[in-house]
Amino acid sequence: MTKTSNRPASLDGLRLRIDEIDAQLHELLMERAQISTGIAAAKRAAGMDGVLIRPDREAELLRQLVERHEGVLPLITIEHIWRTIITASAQIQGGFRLHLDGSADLADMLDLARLNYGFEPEILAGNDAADVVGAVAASAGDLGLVALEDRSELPWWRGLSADGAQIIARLPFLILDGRPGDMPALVLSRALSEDVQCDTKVYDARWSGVLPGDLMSHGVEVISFHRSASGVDALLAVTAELSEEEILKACEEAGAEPDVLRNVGGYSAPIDVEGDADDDFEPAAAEG
Ligand SMILES: O=C(O)C(=O)C[C@]1(C(=O)O)C=C[C@@H](O)C=C1
Repeated sequence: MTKTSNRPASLDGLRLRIDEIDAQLHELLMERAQISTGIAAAKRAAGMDGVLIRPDREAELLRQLVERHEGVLPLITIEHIWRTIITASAQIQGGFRLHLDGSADLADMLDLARLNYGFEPEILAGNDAADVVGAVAASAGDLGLVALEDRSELPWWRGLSADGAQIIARLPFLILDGRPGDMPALVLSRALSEDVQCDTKVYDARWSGVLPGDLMSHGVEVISFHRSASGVDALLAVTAELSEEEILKACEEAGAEPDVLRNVGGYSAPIDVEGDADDDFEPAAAEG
């Protein structure tokens, strides 16, 4: 080792290197945006219209980033930068507006919206989740953000349908301790223009009686539920590999017998980056 090699790099030298890197990043971002116009043209040539986003592709891009990531830059920064880049690409392809669930905490909702979709999309506030479902269903290609509460005051998901609004993503996508923008939420849109490969399907399920405590151990996650005099409305998340028949069987084994089981969308399962997420949902405790 020479004497000079221990000296810290000069400030001027480091700033020159940052200038070079910024120029490369800028060039590449402009090139990426240009490619988005080609993607839009290819989609239109293939007859695709309406909702042009591909949540499964977005999930795959983020998964690759998580796998490659190392060093001092916080992963949340990478997630935010790429979500903003992807949204910019979607805006170039035709764009969308964001309808927010006004019944949720506004600051949390805005954090989630801006972290995942940047500042480009126009934001519109609905009164509640049902309003968001209606606004998305009536739009050409807008997205809706609905807060996901264990116990919901309204079974808003009854309004989801194959020809209206459906669930296309679950947020936050990266599960990280102490992350900002961590309010659990679902993303809604009209039917996507391409078949997406989601690993998790979501169902509107209804039955009379109570909510059994151990659906999770039968492979059925209750992501939200509503109790009424006539029984339980539940929003269930299940691996896409299970058929409806198998889901009904799993529910039955846990002590629930749905008389309604309707697919209302799906999503790519969030990535538990630190691998210690507590996903043991305990509805019995939540029933109070
Ligand atoms: O791959 C696509 O279909 C794109 O539109 C590109 C892109 C991206 O910027 O990477 C943008 C929006 C989609 O939701 C997914 C990915």
